[in-house]
Amino acid sequence: KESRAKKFQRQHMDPDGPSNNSNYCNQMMRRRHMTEGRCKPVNTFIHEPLVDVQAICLQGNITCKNGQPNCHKSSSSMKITDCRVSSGSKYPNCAYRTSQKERHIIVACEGNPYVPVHFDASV
Ligand SMILES: Nc1ncnc2c1ncn2[C@@H]1O[C@H](C(=O)NS(=O)(=O)C[C@H]2[C@@H](O)[C@H](n3ccc(=O)[nH]c3=O)O[C@@H]2CO)[C@@H](O)[C@H]1O
Repeated sequence: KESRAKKFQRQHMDPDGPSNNSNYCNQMMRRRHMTEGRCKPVNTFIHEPLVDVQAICLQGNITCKNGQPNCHKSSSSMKITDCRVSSGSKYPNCAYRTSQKERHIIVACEGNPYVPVHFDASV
């Protein structure tokens, strides 16, 4: 069974990216298994070293979208790519818009070791 930490990495980590091509999301959403059963509507990939993303959990606590107090915001902005289903997208041919950004990111952390398990938002 995939751990929540591993699931976060599968869904959100891509240190070697971003490739600035408009097909990045179409490829990566399939490759990371987020187009099975349905097209995941929104997904962000983070183009920073895993250790830097794990270090976000050491930042002060902030409230997550779901009201839990275990979210943390990155102290610096990070290179990310937002993938959002495009209007013409029809399962199983999931089609995405690829947007490269630099944003502070907010993740939820859990467990021992206390590591990212959920992507909450970018600001
Ligand atoms: N505080 C917590 N502490 C611990 N766990 C917590 C906590 N909160 C939720 N989980 C858990 O996480 C799991 C999960 O998949 N949550 S999810 O909201 O659907 C993820 C969103 C995100 O993947 C994506 N998104 C969204 C915006 C964006 O900019 N970029 C972007 O990628 O869209 C998804 C839907 O919004 C679920 O098991 C839930 O129980």
